[in-house]
Amino acid sequence: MRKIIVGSRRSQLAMTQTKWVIEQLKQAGAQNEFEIKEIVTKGDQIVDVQLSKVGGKGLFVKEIQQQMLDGDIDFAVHSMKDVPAELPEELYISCMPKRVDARDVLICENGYTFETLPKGSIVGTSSLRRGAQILAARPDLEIQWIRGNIDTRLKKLDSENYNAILLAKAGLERMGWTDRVDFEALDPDVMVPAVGQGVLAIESRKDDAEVTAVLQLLHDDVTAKAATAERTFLKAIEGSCHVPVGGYATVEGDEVTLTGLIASVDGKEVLRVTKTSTDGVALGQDVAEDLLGRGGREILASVNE
Ligand SMILES: NCc1[nH]cc(CCC(=O)O)c1CC(=O)O
Repeated sequence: MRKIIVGSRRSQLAMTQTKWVIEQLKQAGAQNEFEIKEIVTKGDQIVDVQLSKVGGKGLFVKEIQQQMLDGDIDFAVHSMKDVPAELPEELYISCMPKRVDARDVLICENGYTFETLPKGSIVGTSSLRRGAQILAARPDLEIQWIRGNIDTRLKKLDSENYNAILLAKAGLERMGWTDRVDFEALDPDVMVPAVGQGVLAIESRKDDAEVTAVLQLLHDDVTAKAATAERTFLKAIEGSCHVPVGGYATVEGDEVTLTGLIASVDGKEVLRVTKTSTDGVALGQDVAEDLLGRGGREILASVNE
């Protein structure tokens, strides 16, 4: 039985996710031996700069993809949110396990909530999407950039002058920290999640039939349907992390409902569209075109200047 080499970033979240996937594969009946190979990516080495200014999402993924192309690793577990729209020709997302909660959470000091946070409170986030939507709902708050992994951000809430921070619930859940902090999950109507948030994307080589078969044990079609609609939307608006963009799809029966959002960085302009279709790809394109036609193109152009 072949030993499968799994590439993982060294961050606590990445390692936890990778170990979780291996455990789930074993429980689902995979007989293979698995070995984790740690990879330090450029994105992990940069800690003090706003991520969107230094190359964005691709930073976490490129070196891992190269090792996969070279045959040094067989698959890798990514947060779907960090996976760029285009993958190398030889690779694909062969497995998406069942999605966890896609919502963003607000963690406030002193028992405050999103409603009761005093005027002028400082909210830490490194996401333009989160910042814009917070300002749209609460223009009296102040956004300050915060970087570092989840643990670092939680510590900064205590040690620095942030009054609240925003995180993905999925990250907290996967780390097993939902009991450690008081958080408030924000309704997707108030805070449209990032495309792919809460979804794990397992990437592998297209020509590796054995690994593909093993990974199928963990694949969830409903998750894939939602993620496909969201990612089609993102690709169609050519969204990057330089612009506040959100996309969130839910699936009921064979119908997918997708909400897309484009906003200005200051939250003064927020465009949001929700549509339903049985064809997730057509839906992603439709929502994107609709938003672009209704002023989204102008917002993107002004943000990209
Ligand atoms: N931006 C970093 C990142 N990438 C994936 C997650 C965890 C959530 C997920 O899997 O979608 C996080 C942390 C966060 O945004 O709070």
